[in-house]
Amino acid sequence: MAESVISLQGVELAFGEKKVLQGVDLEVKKGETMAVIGPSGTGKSTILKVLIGLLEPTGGKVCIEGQDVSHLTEEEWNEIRKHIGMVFQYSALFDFLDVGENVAFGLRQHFRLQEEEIRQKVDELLQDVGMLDAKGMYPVELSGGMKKRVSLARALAFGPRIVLYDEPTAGLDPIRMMNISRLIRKTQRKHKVTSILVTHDMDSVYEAADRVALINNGKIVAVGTPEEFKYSENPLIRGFITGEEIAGATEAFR
Ligand SMILES: Nc1ncnc2c1ncn2[C@@H]1O[C@H](COP(=O)(O)OP(=O)(O)OP(=O)(O)O)[C@@H](O)[C@H]1O
Repeated sequence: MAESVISLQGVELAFGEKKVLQGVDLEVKKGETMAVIGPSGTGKSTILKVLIGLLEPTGGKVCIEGQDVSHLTEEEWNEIRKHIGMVFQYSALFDFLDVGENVAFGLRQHFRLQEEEIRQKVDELLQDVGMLDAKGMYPVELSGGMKKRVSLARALAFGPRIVLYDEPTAGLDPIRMMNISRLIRKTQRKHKVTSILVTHDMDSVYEAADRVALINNGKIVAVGTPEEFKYSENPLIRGFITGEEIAGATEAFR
């Protein structure tokens, strides 16, 4: 079996009295895209924050590429983060930089490259996400889908081995949603990255994910392939993906 690149074992996280993660177990294999779905407020984004060292677990163990990262210093995290690209829900581009400079930013931070090398690399990344024509535009001039494409190019600029997506299709129309989902799949194949895709969008799960985990009340309650989820009779899974009132599920999701 392929090795786990991301491993969470019994991970707990509390904000004061509020226990958000209550023993999360999740293994993501090398080169795999794992979708994490579940009702709002159940801890999906919190898992991503733990995986980039923005939040420290209050219990359990988190490993990235075999290294225990549960309690690292900021300096140690800075090393780990060099291998992790993050695509945020709200794209988080710098408004004062044009598209090309937004993508170049990460390159300038991580590598000592000649300007010509930066230009070539930026062009290649923008070409990959279909945004080369928009290189000189500013974020304010871009649609939501375009911003997410640029955000992905920027996340890939320093050659991450892991990419974390936090609701990358939120707020887009169905066509743009599908385009971003395809781009996530293309990124996985071309760059051989291991990914976690936090989403509410089942079409994106079917298009881009190899496996999917359902979180509820701070715990992973089911893991399977998108196909298995699609045809599952598990009331928790069906209740979530169809939105139907299914006995046992509605109560559980309350
Ligand atoms: N810094 C914080 N301080 C206190 N509570 C927090 C903090 N960050 C998140 N929470 C709480 O933790 C819970 C989980 O939040 P999280 O953002 O992980 O949920 P989510 O599953 O990603 O939700 P959504 O699907 O709506 O984005 C929520 O109830 C939220 O209010």
